[in-house]
Amino acid sequence: MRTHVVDHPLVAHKLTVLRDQHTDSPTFRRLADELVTLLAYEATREVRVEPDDIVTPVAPMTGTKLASPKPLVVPILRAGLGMLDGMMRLLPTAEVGFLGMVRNEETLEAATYAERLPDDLSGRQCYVLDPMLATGGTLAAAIRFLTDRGADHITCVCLLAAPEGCDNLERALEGLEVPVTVVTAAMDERLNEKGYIVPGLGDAGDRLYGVAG
Ligand SMILES: O=P(O)(O)OC[C@H]1O[C@H](OP(=O)(O)OP(=O)(O)O)[C@H](O)[C@@H]1O
Ligand SMILES: O=c1cc[nH]c(=O)[nH]1
Ligand SMILES: [Mg+2]
Repeated sequence: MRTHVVDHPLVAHKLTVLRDQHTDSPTFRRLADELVTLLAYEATREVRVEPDDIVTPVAPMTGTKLASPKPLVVPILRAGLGMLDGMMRLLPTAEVGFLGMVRNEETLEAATYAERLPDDLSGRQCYVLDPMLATGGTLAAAIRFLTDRGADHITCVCLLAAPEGCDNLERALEGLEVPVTVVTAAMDERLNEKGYIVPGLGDAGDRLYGVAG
């Protein structure tokens, strides 16, 4: 597994405002959207392309276009939904699949409550959107879902990651042949006793959409 922390002053600035406890939901949603578009630029560095013969007003040339099959973008509900528009801005022709996952806040185990993905993902590049890589349990389960169906290239786009979660994820993926990259805006210090990222930003889903029951 490769981890890429995007080091850019605009990312750092927007992330700081996002983290602030006084930032309200509308501002949080807008900043998450803007941050994802910046991260998406880095995350799509290895998107598959093929040659494209075109004619400009001056001369013929061979350019570049996205290869088929198109990439699949997979937001992890709920909080990953707040990253979808920002990602699709850079990959407007991508397809979208959905995974609904929730972490049990007592055991910290991830459970899947919804799934709407193509049955066959053979040869597909997948971009998984989840703002928080905390213990790594949610992303590990999501990646297994996709690779079990044939996905052969996975990039996870996160706003924040914890070192413990990255280690856990790396262990969970041992033996997997498929390349996995995590692109994140920051690697935070640690997890607290409740499995929250420190300093983090709190519960991403609640800050985007309100407190879940
Ligand atoms: O790395 P982990 O320890 O598995 O935790 C990370 C997960 O926790 C949060 O989701 P949550 O379960 O709060 O669901 P929500 O998006 O509906 O709020 C977050 O959005 C991640 O999906
Ligand atoms: O810090 C955390 C950890 C898990 N899920 C969140 O939303 N925030
Ligand atoms: Mg939540």
